[in-house]
Parts: sequence; structure tokens; C-alpha cells
Amino acid sequence: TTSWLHRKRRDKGYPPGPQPLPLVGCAQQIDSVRPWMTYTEWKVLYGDIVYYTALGQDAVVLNSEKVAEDLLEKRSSNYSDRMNMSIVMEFYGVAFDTVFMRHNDTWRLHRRILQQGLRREPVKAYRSMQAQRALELLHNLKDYPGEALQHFHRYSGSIILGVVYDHNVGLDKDRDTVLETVAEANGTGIHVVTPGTAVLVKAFPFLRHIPRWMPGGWLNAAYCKGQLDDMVNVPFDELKNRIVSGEAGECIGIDALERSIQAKIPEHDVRDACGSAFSAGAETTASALMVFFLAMTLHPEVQSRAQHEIDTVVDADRLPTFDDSLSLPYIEAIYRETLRWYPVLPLGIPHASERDDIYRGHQIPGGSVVIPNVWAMTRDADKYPDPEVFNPDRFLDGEGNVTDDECDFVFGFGRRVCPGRHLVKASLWVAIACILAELRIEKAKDSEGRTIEPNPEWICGMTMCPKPFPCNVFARGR
Ligand code: HEM
Repeated sequence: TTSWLHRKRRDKGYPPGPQPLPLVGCAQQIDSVRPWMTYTEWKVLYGDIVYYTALGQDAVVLNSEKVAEDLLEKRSSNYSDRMNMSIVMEFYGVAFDTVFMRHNDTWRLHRRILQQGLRREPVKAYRSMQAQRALELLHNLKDYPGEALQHFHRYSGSIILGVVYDHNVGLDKDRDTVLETVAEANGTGIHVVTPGTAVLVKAFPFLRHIPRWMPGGWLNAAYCKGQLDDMVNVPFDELKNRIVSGEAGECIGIDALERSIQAKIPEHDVRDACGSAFSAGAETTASALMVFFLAMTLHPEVQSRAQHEIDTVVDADRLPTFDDSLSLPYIEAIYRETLRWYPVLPLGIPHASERDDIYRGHQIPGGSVVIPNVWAMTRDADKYPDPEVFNPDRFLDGEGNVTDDECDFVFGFGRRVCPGRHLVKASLWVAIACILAELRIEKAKDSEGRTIEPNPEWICGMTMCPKPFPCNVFARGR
């Protein structure tokens, strides 16, 4: 059977790739926790573009920036779709989400709504709010260093709620029911919305009825849908109430609602696009800060150099702001190296092709999942020598200025590129700069004063995030 399949594949002229097994295809050959590792091994075996099939789904892995740009950017009219996940979308309440929408008119509308408010210029309006949240973050890290991941979630979640709904999460760890509702629902959703689950539930639709209390209960569709419905409705309804009472300030939601009335856009599209910002942006931003935190714990020498740079440029009586960024090249380099060292979306968000295509003489069937292997791009040793090493210097030239490489590929490609990237940059940059200005992060010590070496472990799903690890945080006292 295998040789028959092999011949069939060769006849079709697909890109090189692993031998499929009957029925399951290549599913069992792929690391189920870190599929990007398998794909990166395939890069060595088969090259920059690899074809495989799993459970009847054609898939193409793009293992270099060049190939990803050639297809996802230069041929974006064919490669801007997403995989057909209609079962998950419908039953699990994911249909609202811009991220997983097919390449259609509703998606275009969502993109316009989000992009209007998230362009480079308009996001500057939120810098003072971001700075205020960074200050809260510093307090929380100092008081409860062991809960860094929760603090980063609160930081990223409260910025998005502010930018999208003008919802002001109380400072100083106050409980906030809107943030709690949205964050919990998002946690449930993230679990379910992976390509793996989509394929599984498509193949075995009864899995969506598994009761919550049984093993596999996280696959229960009704529960997930209830949560995700709350996630889009609760903050949006609150915004509408505040509009009525005249209390709502500038935010993407208000702008979009005003425009939607003139342009006759249905209100639920505004609501859904707004909800998508949280689902796409909260976890990713928090994970990136956790990567930064790990890098700083492991590299005291990087911290010292960054602190020296800040102390030279920023007076001790104030915190760095995003306006200082051009005078702080090493901080910029740390930001870029954080994105590269452990990209929080190691496979980006896979695209799909709409029609058959030919690239470098290979057939790419329409309806393929097209996976940009961002992990492999970060491990390209020609561009990033010793790629496993956290080394901000790779983004500086001989004179200490930042290079042209902004590591943009971690934000995706073509028409689907992350619309939140300008906002994220400011959120991450200001958090990184303020943490380095005010705090010293060190490896924890055991009761006998011996250093505990962190042994990085990762939470892997669609995103990748370091598991909490022991460390100490001190105020530097500038
Ligand atoms: C470190 C933080 C972030 C990273 C690394 C990141 C990265 C990405 C990537 C790789 C994609 C897929 C692009 C593609 O399909 O080629 C994406 C899509 C998206 N991102 Fe982000 N993102 C981050 C934060 C945010 C934030 C804060 C927001 C919103 C405020 C946001 C909103 C979105 C949306 C709505 C999409 C879907 C775009 C579409 O499918 O058309 N992201 N992001």
C-alpha cells in the first residue's frame, strides 16, 4: 500500500515529505506537543517546503521566510484562507473569531474594524494608559514575584479591555468581574481551538457531547460556547451601557459603533471583531512577557547592560516611556530577541489555500492547510548564528544601532498579518523597559543559600509559554 501511495503522490508532483501510513497519513509521525520540532526536522530531510497528509487533510509546511513570503504575501489572493473548522466554529462558539474566519466578506469587515483603531498612529493614544498599567505591573511583581504569569495576564488583558472597550480594570489587584469573565472564557476557548482538535472533532463529531466531568470533558461544546458567548457579550454590553449614560471614553469599540451606523454594518460584527482582539492578544502578550522574564533570570549580564543603558538615558526620577525607545537600542534589541528566542506562536496561525497552485515545480492542492514554521525561521543559523542562545546583540550593528531586522515574521504574513502588532510592541516594550529600570530579577536560592537553576519547561498548545519557575525580584532603587 505504501509504495502505491508513494507513487500516487509522486505522480501528483506534491512537494517532498514523509511517507504517509494508510488511513492516518502522517499524523503519528508528528510530535503532538511540539509539532514545530517535527516540521523543523523535516526541513533538514525534505527542504523549505514539505507536503504531508494527516487524517485526510493536505498540509504544506513552509520552513523558511522566503517561501512563506513567496506564497502567503506575494500570492495572498490564494493563501489567505483558514482551514475549514466549521464544526468547531459552530458548536464551540468560535464563529465570532476573526482569527479563524474563512477568507470572506465578514472577515474583510472585521479586519477593517480592527485595523482602523490598531494602526500605528491611533494606537499612540493609549500609551499613557499602557504606562499606568506598567506601573501596576511593577508593584505586583515586587509584591508577588512568584505570580509573574498572572501579573502578565492582568497586564495584557487590562490593556486590551481599555483599548477596545474603554473598560478600566481597577488598579492594585482589585478584582474585576469583566476581566475575570473574559479571561476565563478565553482560557477555555484556547484549549479547544487548535487545528488538532478541529481535525479530531471533525473525524469524531460525538466527542463534542462528552460530559464535562468525564476525561476529555474539555471537549464539551455547549460549555465552551456558553463561555465564549459571555466573552464577546459581557464587555460589549457594558460599553453600550456606558455609551447610553455618556461615560464612555475613546476606544476602538466606540469608533467602530459610530462608523457602523453610518456604514450600515451590523452591530454583531462590531461586537465580534472586538471580542477577537482579546482572544488573539491577551494570551500571546502575556506569554511573550514570560519569555522575557525567563531570559532575564537566566542572563544577569544582559540585565546589567540594559540597566546601564537606561540609567544613562532616563533620569532616575521617572520611568522610561515609549518615547525613549529610539535612545535605548539595547532595550529594543532585547524586545526583538524575546520575540525570536521563543516565539509565542511557533507555527503562526496556519493559513489555507483556496485553489490548486504550482510553486517551484510542485503542486499545492487547493484546500491545503499552509503552515508557516515560525520556529524554523527563528532557528535559521545563517541569519541567527547559535540560534538557541538568547543574544540581543544579533539585532545591533557594529555601531550599536538596531539593524533592519524587526523579526516581523513572528506576526504572520500577508493579508492575515497580526493587526495588533503596533499595540503589542508598545505594550511589550514599555513593560520590558520599566521592569529593567526598576527591578532586578535573580535566580531563586534554596534554604541553604544555593542558587536554584531554572529548568525551563513549556506550556505548549497553539501558543508556547514558559511554565512558572522560581526566581527572586528586588527593587533596584535607582
Ligand atoms: C506577542 C503578541 C502577539 C503575537 C506574537 C501575535 C501574532 C499573531 C500572528 C502570528 C497572527 C496570525 C497571522 C497570520 O495568519 O499570518 C495573528 C493574528 C491576529 N492577531 Fe496577533 N499577535 C499578538 C498580539 C495581538 C494583539 C494584542 C491583538 C489585538 C489587540 C492581536 C490581534 C490579532 C488578530 C485579530 C488576528 C487575526 C488576523 C486575521 O486572521 O486576519 N494580536 N497575531
